[in-house]
Amino acid sequence: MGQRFHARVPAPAQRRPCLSAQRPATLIYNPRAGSSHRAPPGALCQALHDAAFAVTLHVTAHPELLGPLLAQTSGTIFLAGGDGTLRAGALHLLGRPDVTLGVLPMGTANNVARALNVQGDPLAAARRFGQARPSPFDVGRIRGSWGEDYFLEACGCGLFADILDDYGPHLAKSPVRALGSALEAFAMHQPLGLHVTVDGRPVPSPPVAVLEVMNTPSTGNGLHLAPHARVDDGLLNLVRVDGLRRAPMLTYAHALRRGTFHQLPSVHSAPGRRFVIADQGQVWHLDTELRRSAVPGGVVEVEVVPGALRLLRAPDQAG
Ligand SMILES: Nc1ncnc2c1ncn2[C@@H]1O[C@H](COP(=O)(O)OP(=O)(O)OP(=O)(O)O)[C@@H](O)[C@H]1O
Repeated sequence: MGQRFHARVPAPAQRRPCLSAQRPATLIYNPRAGSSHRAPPGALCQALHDAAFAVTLHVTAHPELLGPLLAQTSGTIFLAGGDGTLRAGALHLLGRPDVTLGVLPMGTANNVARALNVQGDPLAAARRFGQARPSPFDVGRIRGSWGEDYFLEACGCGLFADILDDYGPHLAKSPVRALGSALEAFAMHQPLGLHVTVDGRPVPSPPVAVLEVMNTPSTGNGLHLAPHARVDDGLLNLVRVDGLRRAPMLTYAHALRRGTFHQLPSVHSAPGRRFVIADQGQVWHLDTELRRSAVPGGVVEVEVVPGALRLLRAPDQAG
C-alpha cells in the first residue's frame, strides 16, 4: 500500500512560495528500472514536492501489481521507470480522463518522455513538472488475426521486428546478444513485398527492409525514425525503408546515430490515421511486444486513437 511522503522541510533560504498550494499526486516507482540508482524514491518525492506535488508513494515489485493499484487511483499519477514501465502502466489507463500521467525517465531510451520534453536527470525532470501542462497523447491500435493490441511508440515489421524477435525482449539485457541479433537479422533478412494503404489510398510499395508506424519520434533503443512526429496531432507516421536500394549497414547505423536516418534516399514517410498492410506471416513488434499471425494472407490494420491518454508535457526548452 502507498505511503504518504513527508518531505524534509527546506531551510528558509530554499523555501519555495508555492508549497502552500501543493497538489495531491501518486508516484509509482519501478525499482528495477535501469537508472533507479540515480533517483531513489525519497529523493524523487522531494523533487516532486519542490514542484508543488504532495506525493503518495508506491514502490512496485512487479508490473502485475499495476492493474489493481491503478484501478483505484485517479488524479495525477507519476510513473518512474523506462518505456517498459510506462507501457505497463499506461495500458491500464486508456480512456481514463480522470487520470493525468507524468513520466519520470529512468530507462535507457525514454522515447515517450523525450516526446514530451521530459528528459535528462530524473530528479531535475521531476522539479520541472512544476511548469508542466496536461496534453492529449495519441495511442496506436493494431489489429491482426491474433487479436487487438495498443502501442505508445511504434509498431512495425521488417528488420527491427526481426532483430527484436531474435533478441527476445523479455530475456535479460545483453549488448553482445543485441549485436549478434542485429548481425543475424541483417544477414538473413529478405525484403518484404507488402501492399500498403494510408487512409484508403494505396502508396508505392516496393519491397521494404523496414516498415514502422510511428507515434513518437523515436522507438526501441533510441531509433530516431520520425523526428517530426507529434504525439498530440491525431496522426501516426508510416516510415518505410526501401529494400531494393539497400544502403550498407554502416550507412544506416551512422545515420541513426546522427539523427539523419529520415534523410536517407531510401527512407520514405507518410502521415495518416489508418494504415492497412498485407500480412504474409511476418513478425510484428508493437513497442517491445511481438506478434505473428497464425493465419497469414489477410491484412494488419493500424490506426490512431487520438488523445487516448493525458500526459504532462514540459515546456519547450527554448520557451
Ligand atoms: N511498475 C513496475 N514495477 C516493477 N517492475 C516493472 C514495473 N513496470 C515494468 N516493470 C518491469 O521492469 C523492467 C524494467 O523496466 P523498464 O523497461 O521500464 O526499465 P529499463 O529496462 O531501465 O528501460 P530501458 O528498456 O529503456 O533500458 C521490465 O522488465 C518491466 O517489465
